[in-house]
Amino acid sequence: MISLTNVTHRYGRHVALRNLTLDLPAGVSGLLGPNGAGKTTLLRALATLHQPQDGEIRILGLNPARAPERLALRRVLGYLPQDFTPYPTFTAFEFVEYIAILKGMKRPAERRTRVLEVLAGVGLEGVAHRRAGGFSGGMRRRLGIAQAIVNRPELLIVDEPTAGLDPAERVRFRHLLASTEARVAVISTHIVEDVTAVAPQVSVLLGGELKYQGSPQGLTDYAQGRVYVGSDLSGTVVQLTDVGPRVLTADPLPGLIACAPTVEEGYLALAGRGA
Ligand SMILES: Nc1ncnc2c1ncn2[C@@H]1O[C@H](COP(=O)(O)OP(=O)(O)OP(=O)(O)O)[C@@H](O)[C@H]1O
Repeated sequence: MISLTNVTHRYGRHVALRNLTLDLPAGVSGLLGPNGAGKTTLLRALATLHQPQDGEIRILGLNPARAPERLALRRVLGYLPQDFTPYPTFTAFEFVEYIAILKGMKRPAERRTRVLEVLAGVGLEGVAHRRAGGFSGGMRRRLGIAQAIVNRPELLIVDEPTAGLDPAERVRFRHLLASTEARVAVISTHIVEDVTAVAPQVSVLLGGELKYQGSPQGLTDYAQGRVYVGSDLSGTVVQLTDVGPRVLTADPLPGLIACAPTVEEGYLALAGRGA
């Protein structure tokens, strides 16, 4: 569905994506990585907003480097940027309808029904006619999700969709994503739990390079034999438990009984925070 071959993206001298080769299958894929790993740079390339200097990208069989194919991709794209800000004087309804019009949804009655449907899907039906300028950060984020899915996109790219959402809204978002009609969806996040809940496939970027691709569960291997409970252990405390701190250590500690790692601990071990 999406394939990248030797993709390199630079900002001046800074290399944000380095020789990245990656295939993403149909369905939902998660993208994890610490700050500055290159996630937004990759998603912006997939959303056809910029062209990497080297390498090739194919999305749904189309090449975003060619203008007509880029246009064809934009017609089927739903995109939530990391820094999404709606026009403050537009109501939630007006803003999502405006995006729907830009996406070519021509029939007014059908379009309005769909706008109300997506606003209800993100829990904003009660404030549909309030100006977005007065929305909280979480409400703005939900409005961003609504505008990304209003056109039933075949290609859905969402950058940190759950940033600032409360736990109930995060769960609602997972249900929404699980029911997406998109042929391919890519979601970037820092919240490992969000990815494991919605994405059968996850990729981890570090310093612009692909460090892992596979199931979320497969990430646990990186922390295998490195998670213990005990206050006298040196390492990263990942959780406080009734019987002492749960610690991710740099190396296995022979003689001690290790705990089964979580996906988050696997990710932390891979990202180097456990060392
Ligand atoms: N417009 C830009 N000009 C110069 N450098 C940039 C620009 N955008 C991003 N970078 C740099 O490229 C690297 C990758 O940034 P990017 O925003 O893609 O990372 P990210 O994984 O999305 O990070 P975060 O999780 O903090 O959003 C970082 O080192 C960043 O400082």
